[in-house]
Amino acid sequence: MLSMSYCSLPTSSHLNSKFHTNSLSSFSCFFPEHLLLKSCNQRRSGSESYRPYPLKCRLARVKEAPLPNPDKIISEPHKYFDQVIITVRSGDGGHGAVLSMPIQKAPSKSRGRYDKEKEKARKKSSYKRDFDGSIILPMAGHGGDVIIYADEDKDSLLEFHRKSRYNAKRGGNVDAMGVLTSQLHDGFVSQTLRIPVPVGTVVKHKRGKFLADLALPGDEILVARGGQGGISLLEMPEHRRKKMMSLTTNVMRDDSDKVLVLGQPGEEVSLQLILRVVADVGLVGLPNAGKSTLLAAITLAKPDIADYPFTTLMPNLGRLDGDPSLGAGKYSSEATLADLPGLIEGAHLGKGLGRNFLRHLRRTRMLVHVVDAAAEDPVNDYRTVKQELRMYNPDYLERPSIVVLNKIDIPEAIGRLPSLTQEIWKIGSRKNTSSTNSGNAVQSASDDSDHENGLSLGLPDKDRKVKEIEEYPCPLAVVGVSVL
Ligand SMILES: Nc1nc2c(ncn2[C@@H]2O[C@H](COP(=O)(O)OP(=O)(O)OP(=O)(O)O)[C@@H](O)[C@H]2O)c(=O)[nH]1
Repeated sequence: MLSMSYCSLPTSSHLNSKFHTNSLSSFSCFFPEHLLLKSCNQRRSGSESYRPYPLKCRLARVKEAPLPNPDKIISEPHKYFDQVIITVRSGDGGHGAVLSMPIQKAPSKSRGRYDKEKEKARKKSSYKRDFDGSIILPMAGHGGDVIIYADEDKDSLLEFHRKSRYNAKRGGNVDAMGVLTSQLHDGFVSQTLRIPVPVGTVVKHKRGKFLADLALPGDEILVARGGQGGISLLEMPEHRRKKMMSLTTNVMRDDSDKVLVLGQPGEEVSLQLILRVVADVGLVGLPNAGKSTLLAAITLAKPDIADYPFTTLMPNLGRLDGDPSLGAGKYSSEATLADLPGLIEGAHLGKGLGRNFLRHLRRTRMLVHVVDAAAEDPVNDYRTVKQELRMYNPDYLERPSIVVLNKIDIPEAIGRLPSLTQEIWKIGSRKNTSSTNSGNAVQSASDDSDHENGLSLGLPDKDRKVKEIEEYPCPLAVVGVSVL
């Protein structure tokens, strides 16, 4: 590609710095004279005439962007909706107050003794008192705690990418003008900040310490405790202090006691939220295989469906209510299905959208492989997905599975359905097919990181790959369907 620059009469050094390679040519251009004068900063009077001006420009080869290497594993530039770091801060405690006793007015001479004593008794009793008669001084409010809880209405962590900082409010101060009155109230206790997250969210400290797995609706964890509010103290002249201390313990002895009046600061923590969907069944397959369409057809879920790969960027969940007419034991009446974003070869290494979503299979008890029966090589597609699962976590292949050969309404697919079924049926061992690991599904899947490195080292050749996959249980069923 060739490019030329001539707008601001740059010097040759400027041009050299702008372009990447050696010069090829120079040009003569025509400019109105006043433009030349301006550009050369020479002011001359005279009529506006045109004359040729030799303008040295360089044509240069602009560096072209390197061609993408299809074999290179691309790092994941996405902001995943299922993993996020947030910072939360609980509220500081409010401040108490240093109070002094009200100045006693001199008794008016006109009042009788009875009135004075009555007034004194009223004042004395109007302060809040403890059971032992000591005066209770107002407390400042506690700062707001921060709690993270699992909410069924939430289905992604997307909003935390938009807002990643959450602060609870500070506790209220004791609202006082410095004098003890009967009207004083405690500072308000700040409300707990409750942050809803999808069911299935794992909460960890940013540095890695596991805090909670919010696997059930309503599960919650206190992640930051609000600061304690300060207390109030009575300030007394030294000669009256002793007498007053018999009435209340909250008498300020010296200046260092003022620290007690100040509220405690709240805590600030950085947390990692990781969403692992809670689903009984995971729909897996290559992009565009029809997973979302299948989910939409059998449940009330409304996933995005489009004729291009990676329409699904976030696992979609659907609830299968079952068919009670089939009788107990034949068909579980309740199951949650998760449609995972399409896997591609290299997904376990981070290619496509893969690895981050593979973790969503951790909690599933069964896998449904959705295979596009009209694709060029559906059997190979099925193997590719199995291989990716094996590389990420071989336990996934131990789980019971069903293969759905989709799109059999397409003529090429319906013709080869019997042979495809046979071929897929052959992949996998018949031993222990029914002895499902479903109960171990959650426990057996060790930490994601266990499978990110070691297992993927030294990619096996194709033969070995096939052999290894065949050692795992074969599918419980292979069915041909047309979701449309
Ligand atoms: N002819 C036919 N087309 C289908 C069938 N099922 C799905 N499709 C089409 O296949 C395309 C891809 O379907 P999706 O459900 O988005 O595929 P997906 O596997 O969820 O794709 P990703 O989101 O990339 O993982 C859509 O255009 C669907 O209309 C089917 O049974 N027959």
